Amino acid sequence: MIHVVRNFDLVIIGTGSGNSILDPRFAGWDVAVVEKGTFGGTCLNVGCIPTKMFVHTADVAATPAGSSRLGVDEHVDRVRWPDIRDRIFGRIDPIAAGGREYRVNNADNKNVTVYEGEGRFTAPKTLLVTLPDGTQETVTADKFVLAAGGRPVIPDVPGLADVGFHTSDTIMRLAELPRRLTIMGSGFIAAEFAHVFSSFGVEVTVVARSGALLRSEDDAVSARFTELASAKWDVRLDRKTVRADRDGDVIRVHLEGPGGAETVESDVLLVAVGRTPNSDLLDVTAGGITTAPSGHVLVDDYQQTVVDGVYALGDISSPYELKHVANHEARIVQHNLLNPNARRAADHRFVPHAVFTSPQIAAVGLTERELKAAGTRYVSAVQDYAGIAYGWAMEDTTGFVKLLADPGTGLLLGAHVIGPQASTVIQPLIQAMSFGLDAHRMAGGQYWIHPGMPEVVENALLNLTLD
Ligand SMILES: Cc1cc2nc3c(=O)[nH]c(=O)nc-3n(C[C@H](O)[C@H](O)[C@H](O)COP(=O)(O)OP(=O)(O)OC[C@H]3O[C@@H](n4cnc5c(N)ncnc54)[C@H](O)[C@@H]3O)c2cc1C
Ligand SMILES: NC(=O)c1ccc[n+]([C@@H]2O[C@H](COP(=O)([O-])OP(=O)(O)OC[C@H]3O[C@@H](n4cnc5c(N)ncnc54)[C@H](O)[C@@H]3O)[C@@H](O)[C@H]2O)c1
Repeated sequence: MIHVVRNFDLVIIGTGSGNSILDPRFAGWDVAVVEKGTFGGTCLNVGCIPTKMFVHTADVAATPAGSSRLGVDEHVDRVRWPDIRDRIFGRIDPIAAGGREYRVNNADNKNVTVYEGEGRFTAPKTLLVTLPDGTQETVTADKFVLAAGGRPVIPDVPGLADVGFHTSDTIMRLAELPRRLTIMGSGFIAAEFAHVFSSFGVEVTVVARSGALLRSEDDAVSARFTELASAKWDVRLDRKTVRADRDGDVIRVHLEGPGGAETVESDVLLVAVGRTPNSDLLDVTAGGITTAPSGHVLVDDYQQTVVDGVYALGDISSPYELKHVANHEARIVQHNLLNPNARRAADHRFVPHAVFTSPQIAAVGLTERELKAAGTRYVSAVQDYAGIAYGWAMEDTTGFVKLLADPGTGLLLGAHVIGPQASTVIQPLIQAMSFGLDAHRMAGGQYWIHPGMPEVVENALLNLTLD
């Protein structure tokens, strides 16, 4: 059989943020897009978007549990899991299918060839694509974009492979709601799915390797979240998972912890212990591309790898593993492909994140732990939601905003929020950091709507004692 080799101007691997690069300015380019999975990638199909649609639904389901302290007694009659699931994927799946249809068949994309298969480098700028029917073609190009993302890490626990566990890729499509769910892991995904499933009435056990949940947050936030989570879920800290097995419908996870050996039984097991970049499966080394020990493809300020003309973006190269970072990097790569003589650098100065659990968490900049380790001079201030009028309205007793600032300039070094709508409340602080607005000018130089939730930010800024 003849092995087809075809040369393009540009090859893009991955249709998450990579798919957003092509626009009418590339009409004169001969482009190949290679995608082995569902069009749209992680965020659309199995990440940000469906999880947040579940989280909002969970917030609604959890509301009655907190409303009686306001004098309103209400209860949840029923959680219709199939309807919840089908509403969400009934909306998402057609978007993914539409994205594919547009690239494959729309006249706008007559210069684009879509390879629905798995790519693997065999030499620099040479990609072998294996199609679902087993046939293989080689594509070459002067310019490549690696946007192949990452995948869940599966820890090496004896028996795990045989018990039938889920990852974030599969758990949202469960046929029915389990009675009991064990989550291995204590990061973003564990925190978000624990909230989703517990709000739907599932008994949730969280197994954490370390002594706190969301350990990479500022210590004050991680400690508060761990305390609140432990009151709602069965949280097992400092536990090593030594073995997993199945007894009929029951999955048993065997742990070792401070109290010795113990076993957790449940109907469904979710493994959420981090993600790893797909650089290995893409065999980027054969393409002459270098990686960090974490597996992330190494890029320069312009998102270019060590191979001239080969760019990378998003989870395959970014340790942030966040969609807004992947999108920013895609815009940078797009610009640099179109303007090779006036390239732009990516801006990773103030990358925020939010964890859509309950309560919500959001942060930007450095933690107090990082400032101490770096020996940076700083001041800090905390404002509880309980101390502002909207906090009284919500009867919130646990949320706060913590700010870290340079006492000399008043510039913010870090902002950490745990509480209602943290992902929204933090945005003016991200803006201040990005545009170099100091704390006192920010607090005093504008009106703050009274009695709005952002007053918690205004007061935190005013609480900072600057030189
Ligand atoms: C459960 C979950 C929730 C999340 N929630 C949020 C959130 O709320 N906010 C946020 O900012 N981020 C969130 N993220 C992270 C976010 O989804 C990612 O950072 C983002 O999707 C990365 O985009 P990407 O384009 O780099 O990769 P992806 O979107 O993963 O795209 C990579 C594509 O490449 C394809 N591919 C891989 N290897 C090959 C190959 N060899 N050949 C051909 N194709 C290949 C894959 O099939 C995939 O379609 C979440 C992630 C998860 C898992
Ligand atoms: N809201 C968001 O932006 C959002 C939501 C979900 C996921 N994400 C992205 O996806 C990435 C992956 O999420 P994640 O939650 O899988 O990873 P994570 O890196 O956030 O957390 C993984 C946690 O699992 C723990 N762990 C590792 N091995 C373990 C083991 N054997 N047993 C128990 N615990 C173990 C780690 O100590 C760590 O705390 C995140 O880092 C984030 O960038 C973002």
